[in-house]
Amino acid sequence: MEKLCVLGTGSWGTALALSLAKKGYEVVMWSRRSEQAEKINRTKENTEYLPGVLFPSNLTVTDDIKEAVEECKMVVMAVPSQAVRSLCRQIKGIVKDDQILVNVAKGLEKGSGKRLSEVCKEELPQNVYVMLSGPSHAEEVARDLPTTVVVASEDIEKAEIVQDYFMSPKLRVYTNPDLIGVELGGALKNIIAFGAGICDGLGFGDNTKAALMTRGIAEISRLGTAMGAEVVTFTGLSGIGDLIVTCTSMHSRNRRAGILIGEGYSVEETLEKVKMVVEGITATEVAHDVAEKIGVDMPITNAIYAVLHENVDPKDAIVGLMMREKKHEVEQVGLSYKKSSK
Ligand SMILES: NC(=O)C1=CN([C@@H]2O[C@H](COP(=O)(O)OP(=O)(O)OC[C@H]3O[C@@H](n4cnc5c(N)ncnc54)[C@H](OP(=O)(O)O)[C@@H]3O)[C@@H](O)[C@H]2O)C=CC1
Ligand SMILES: O=C(CO)COP(=O)(O)O
Repeated sequence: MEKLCVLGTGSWGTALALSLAKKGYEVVMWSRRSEQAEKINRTKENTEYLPGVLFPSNLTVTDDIKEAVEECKMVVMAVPSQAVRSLCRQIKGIVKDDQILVNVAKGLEKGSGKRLSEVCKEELPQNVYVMLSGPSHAEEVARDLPTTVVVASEDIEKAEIVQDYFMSPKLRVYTNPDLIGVELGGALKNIIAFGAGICDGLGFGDNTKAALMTRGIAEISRLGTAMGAEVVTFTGLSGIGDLIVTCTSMHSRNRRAGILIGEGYSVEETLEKVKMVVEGITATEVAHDVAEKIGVDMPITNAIYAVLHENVDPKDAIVGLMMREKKHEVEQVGLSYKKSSK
């Protein structure tokens, strides 16, 4: 039985490890907490992050990262974005050059604004990097509800190897060579989902959410293409697909966090209640700074930034968005229409 490993025992790492184990691989997960590793092995369940799903015998947890990583062709990294660099440093000297790194975290590095592929390349330059993304809540994948994801890499042959590992009748996996687009779609949709939650918490309706999602993908595409992504990627699973699932599902931690903010809870109270990682909060900060630096207009991101960091009331932020200077819906169409009507 071929061995694979998943580093991180949160909800997504657990769901992916379960998927791989159901295909018959020997899967070893790594937990940074020995008491958690012991508890999961004993109870055969991750009660903390994904209760109600029992582990098969070929899925085990260790607190020894070397034991997890050695002899695996594919190393899946399933920790929050801000922990990816430290995890790479932890496996430096353990991971071999021919092991494929698969990152599933959706975010950008705080401070540097770097994509996680850039972070991994800096820390582990010899290893091929693959990003797995798309509309996929752990709670549904763990219960075998039909799901589609996308794996992206500059090395498409390695992406195809990862596709084969994960592909199953319940998890359909596509490949995409546009690594930048797939990474940015996943990181930036969390901001919009957080905003969608705020609108729900304020009691706004479906019209508001549809507006936020549509104008959200417009600004994701604007920043994404300025950062080197292909625009078509944002129409795919890792773009609009993930935006839809995150903005509309109660499984989404970003949306749930936004709802609490809209209801008047502070950021600290919100994080305390949600318990798991809320990537959209950090992503707002990073995207706001990157967009400002490269001169891209991100009105929704800036409005959420103002709520989080400038003490702006969410209701006032919405008024601010609605009352912006009038404009054409599609920038390029607007320009050609103006030219031809002169
Ligand atoms: N949940 C989902 O449905 C999906 C999540 N993702 C993405 O996957 C990433 C991980 O999310 P998810 O599993 O849900 O997060 P969770 O909050 O459920 O779990 C995070 C896991 O990472 C561990 N961890 C946190 N910090 C560190 C660190 N510094 N070093 C080592 N391990 C650490 C945690 O350990 P401990 O318990 O000890 O804190 C925990 O095992 C996120 O970027 C998320 O956006 C992507 C698609 C779906
Ligand atoms: O990325 C996800 C689903 O595709 C998970 O979103 P949340 O982090 O908001 O739960």
